[in-house]
Amino acid sequence: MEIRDTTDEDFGVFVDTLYAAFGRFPETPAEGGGICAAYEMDRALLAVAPDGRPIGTAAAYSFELTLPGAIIVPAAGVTAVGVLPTHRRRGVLSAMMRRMLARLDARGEFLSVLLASEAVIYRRFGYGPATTTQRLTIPRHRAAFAVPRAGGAAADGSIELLRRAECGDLPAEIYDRYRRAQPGALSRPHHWWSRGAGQPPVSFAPRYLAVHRDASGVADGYASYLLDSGTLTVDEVVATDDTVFTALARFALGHDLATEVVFKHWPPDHPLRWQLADVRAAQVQPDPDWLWVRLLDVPRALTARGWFADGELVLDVDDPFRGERGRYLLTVREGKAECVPADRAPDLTLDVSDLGSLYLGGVAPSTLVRAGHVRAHGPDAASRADALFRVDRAPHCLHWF
Ligand SMILES: CC(=O)SCCNC(=O)CCNC(=O)[C@H](O)C(C)(C)COP(=O)(O)OP(=O)(O)OC[C@H]1O[C@@H](n2cnc3c(N)ncnc32)[C@H](O)[C@@H]1OP(=O)(O)O
Repeated sequence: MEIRDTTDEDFGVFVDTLYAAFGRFPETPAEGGGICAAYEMDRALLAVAPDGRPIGTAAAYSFELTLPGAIIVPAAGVTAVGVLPTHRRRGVLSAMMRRMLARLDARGEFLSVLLASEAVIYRRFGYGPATTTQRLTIPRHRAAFAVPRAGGAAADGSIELLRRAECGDLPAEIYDRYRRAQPGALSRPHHWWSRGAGQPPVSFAPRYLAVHRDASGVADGYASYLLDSGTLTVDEVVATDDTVFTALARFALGHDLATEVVFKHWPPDHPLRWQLADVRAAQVQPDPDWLWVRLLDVPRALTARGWFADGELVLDVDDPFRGERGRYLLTVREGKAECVPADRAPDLTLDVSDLGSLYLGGVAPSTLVRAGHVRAHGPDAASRADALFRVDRAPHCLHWF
């Protein structure tokens, strides 16, 4: 078997092989069907059998990821992974991942992300689940808002109703402002929107967009939705300001003819449950993993992130897939981290995939210690690690790829 880089000429065979791995046809109508239009064929791989037939695919997108502290860094989004059902469990994916990580190293990338089709595949390659999301279902007759006991501010402004097809660059611009402030969020490059590559509202699937404008008329949030058989499904609410977010949620929950409103992607730390008069009104369906993170260069990744408490920790990081092990002294002073090789006794011993889970602040180190995955040396090591890794805002990723 050979793993080779692809060019634009391979697009057809790449897509055919990938769809065969998923047991589908490119023609199958699917709301996310246009995703192929965003492939970067100079970053993709094909696995080829000795007889020349393609048997596996993998690709990477050039994203930006927002880190804690609203710091924006490049991140390679690994995607389009598939091996033909006739050639599975013979190491084809392992060989492609080895090549993919070497390609990312060669480009100087220090972070990779992905969304996993199955949760048991990617930890062995050093990825850890780093963000969660949730689906909320709220019967409209139970959606009354409580009177805010401390007053609470409401958004000034108005809501305009547009169709996806007539929005122009508006959703892309609003999304871009939002993702720059939201840890865990990915960029949506312009060609994703222009080619409809992704799920609604990025795709061209018919949708209404409730666009919020502030008092001076500047668009500062949207909710993308469709009402079908009494269910109003909201693909996403995007806003940088909490009051705008609430105004858009109220708009959806107040829609006549909807018996229930489904918010497909609700940030787990959002206060909506507290805003409703009936705290039991929302049925919550958690999605335990969304974005998976892999650190390719531990010191670069740890120094890139924003930090919110001073302290120091010695981390012993095992990267079995790459046969590497490193011990690092992480020192944070006034929000800036230094990370250098160390020979002191470690505070934590952990797998690089667990460091990926901790990186955006979506889980506390002590939780992984209690789970038996991270080893804390000394009685206060876990609580010192919790204090150091703590973030000001829970990570959340809306983007599907
Ligand atoms: C980011 C994305 O694109 S997510 C999309 C992933 N693709 C899919 O889900 C499409 C359908 N599935 C497939 O195409 C294949 O089963 C793949 C790509 C998931 C795995 O490809 P394979 O070539 O079979 O993987 P490979 O043989 O390298 O397996 C490596 C190890 O992972 C394990 N593994 C791989 N896939 C799975 C799985 N789905 N479930 C459980 N274990 C798995 C193997 O058992 C093996 O373990 P071992 O090292 O202990 O023996």
